[in-house]
Amino acid sequence: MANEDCPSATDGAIAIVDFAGFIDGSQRKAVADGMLASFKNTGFVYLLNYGLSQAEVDNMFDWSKKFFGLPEEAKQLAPHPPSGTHHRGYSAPGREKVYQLKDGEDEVGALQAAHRFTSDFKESFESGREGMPGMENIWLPESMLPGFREACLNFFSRCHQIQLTILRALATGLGLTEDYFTPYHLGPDNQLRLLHYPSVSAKSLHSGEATRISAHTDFCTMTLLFQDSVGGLEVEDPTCPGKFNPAPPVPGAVVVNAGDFLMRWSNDTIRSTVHRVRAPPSAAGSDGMIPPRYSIPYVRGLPLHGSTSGADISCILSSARQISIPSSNVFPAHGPKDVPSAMNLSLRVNML
Ligand SMILES: O=C(O)CCC(=O)C(=O)O
Ligand SMILES: [Fe+2]
Repeated sequence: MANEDCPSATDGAIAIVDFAGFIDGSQRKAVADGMLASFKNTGFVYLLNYGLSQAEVDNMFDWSKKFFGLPEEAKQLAPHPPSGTHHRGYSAPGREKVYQLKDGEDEVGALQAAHRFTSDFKESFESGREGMPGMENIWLPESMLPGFREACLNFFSRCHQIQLTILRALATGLGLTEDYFTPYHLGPDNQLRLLHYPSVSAKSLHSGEATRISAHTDFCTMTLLFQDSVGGLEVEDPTCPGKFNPAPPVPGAVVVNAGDFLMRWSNDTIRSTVHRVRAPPSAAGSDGMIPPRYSIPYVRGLPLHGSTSGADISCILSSARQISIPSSNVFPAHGPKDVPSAMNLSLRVNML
């Protein structure tokens, strides 16, 4: 649908790609091309038949609901550390604030600006692979929610395998050897986030007094995003900055969005698109309340250390702008001037 400010604006529809043909080998190239085209157009794709059954996804949502349904003092037995770099454990509502750095803004300015923003009205629990130095998991005592830890670890490892398959499809679409991305993604720098956005009044979401998650890009290779049926995810229109289109839940599909690393890697041909969570269209009940939303992002980054560290990220697509970034500049708030624009940084600030 065009609008007056952006005559070229689209309805932002995100392609739905049946991934079965890649997994069973019957249509590898066609599926890979379809997925890549969607990453280039919108930065997002819905994948059907991607390798997890609905029962497995529903089971993880059930565990998430059980966890967030515990009393606050119980959840606080697995507290997210104050450090902004140890992304594990439980963060209470209002604790985390997602803020997107503006062009040219340094981290100090961004932190000051972020503190003036409304905190995200959500609670989260983050976990990853066991035994990662500096990123140890923070679990509840097992007796408080028996089976929760095992469920998180199983789901995490299923997502890890699925994401490696998606990266193979991506390499196929880009005309690279199928395992091009694999060695960069065997490391442990990835994260399973359970998110719960409590019920909130439609009025406070519309007025900006409360926000679910504010506009940001993901600082990673890609995210698998499982969402429940409530809705509210919005993606910025590729042709009309500032215009957001709904990315409603599609039964049976996982949402996959490209992150900043993939945008950088592909020399900006794949988009790392700004997205946010607001009130879903016409979801308020007669009491004016928006129902709670649960979502599960599995965030796939790069190992920050080791032989295939982030220092190796250089554009893989031929272009006059092709460069390598020295390791000290891999994760700057904003890179040197000739670095493609993908190195946006979204801050996840933990408020104390
Ligand atoms: O809850 C959602 O659907 C969005 C979560 C998200 O964008 C994120 O955690 O980066
Ligand atoms: Fe995100």
